[in-house]
Amino acid sequence: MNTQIRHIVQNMPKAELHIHIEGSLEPELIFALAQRNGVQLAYPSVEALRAAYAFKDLQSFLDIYYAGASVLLKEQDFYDMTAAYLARAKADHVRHAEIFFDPQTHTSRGVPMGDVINGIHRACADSDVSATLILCFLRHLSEDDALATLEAALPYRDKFIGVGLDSSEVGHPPEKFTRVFARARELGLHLVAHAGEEGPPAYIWSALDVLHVERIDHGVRCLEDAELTRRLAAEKMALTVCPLSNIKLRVFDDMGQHNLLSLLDAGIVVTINSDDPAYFGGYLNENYLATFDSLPLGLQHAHELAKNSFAASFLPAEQKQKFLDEVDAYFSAFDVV
Ligand code: HPA
Ligand SMILES: [Zn+2]
Repeated sequence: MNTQIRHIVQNMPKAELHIHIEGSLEPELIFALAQRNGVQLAYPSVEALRAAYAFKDLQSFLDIYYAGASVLLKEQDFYDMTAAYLARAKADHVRHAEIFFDPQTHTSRGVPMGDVINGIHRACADSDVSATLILCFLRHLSEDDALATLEAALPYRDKFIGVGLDSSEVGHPPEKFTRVFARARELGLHLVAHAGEEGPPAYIWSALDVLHVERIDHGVRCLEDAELTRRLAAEKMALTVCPLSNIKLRVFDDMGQHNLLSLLDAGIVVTINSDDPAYFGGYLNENYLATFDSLPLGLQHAHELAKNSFAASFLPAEQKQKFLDEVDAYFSAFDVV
């Protein structure tokens, strides 16, 4: 990639739509919080913990990710984690972030729901990056657990804008969560779900037709199904693609094999995101740069990806348009339409 494109991609205004806040917990902060809270970790040092970040699939990552999250106990811990992410995102010219959080990971350890949501939300309110929250259900747990979690979060309904579905995908299809997504829909919440990361295209179909989601998280396996691919493009159903995550979790062998350009060529609204940046080797700009380094992407693609990131957001129309105009103004200096 030439240095001009590199500079343009780094500095362009962008949104991040797929970031698990617990996946932004850096080893240094994990150790600091462990010490502050008197939590014993299974690793003797930051280096030993980081050395364990060699994953063979989604589950091998999730095991370490949940262990890392065990140091989060107090409202201030959630604040500190979120503030650190937003400061890092700002450096990557992120203007807006829609942040996932996994309350069941914390409430199951006895952390009050209010401490989780208030801590994360207070950091968002204090940041000059626009940020909203999406509550994710852990799909390896039961639907009843998800329903109870949603009810427990209702006193804080004004502090999150949607619900999502994450954790171990294969064996836990979207339709397992039909009732809880119907309830969230009644409550006027936005709906998203991880589908087609490790799971088959059938999971993307059921996320659309049974859960009625408005975006698909990952979704990269859609290309195995031509009818599904055409549908996603026709409906402008955005995919929140996470390139470095896909390489670290071996969804693709290397970045040169990633299907992101094929997805764009198929007319799909693709966005680039970091997923779990502390675990996968890079925040948002590193995801863009790794992708642009390995695939034949140019300025037009950079412009399209920046626009997609805001277009696919759940921002109110006026705010969305303001950011889209900012993207166009930025690119107008480079002769790209
Ligand atoms: O990429 C992911 N997939 C599923 N669950 C997750 N939880 C954090 N990151 C992920
Ligand atoms: Zn994810």
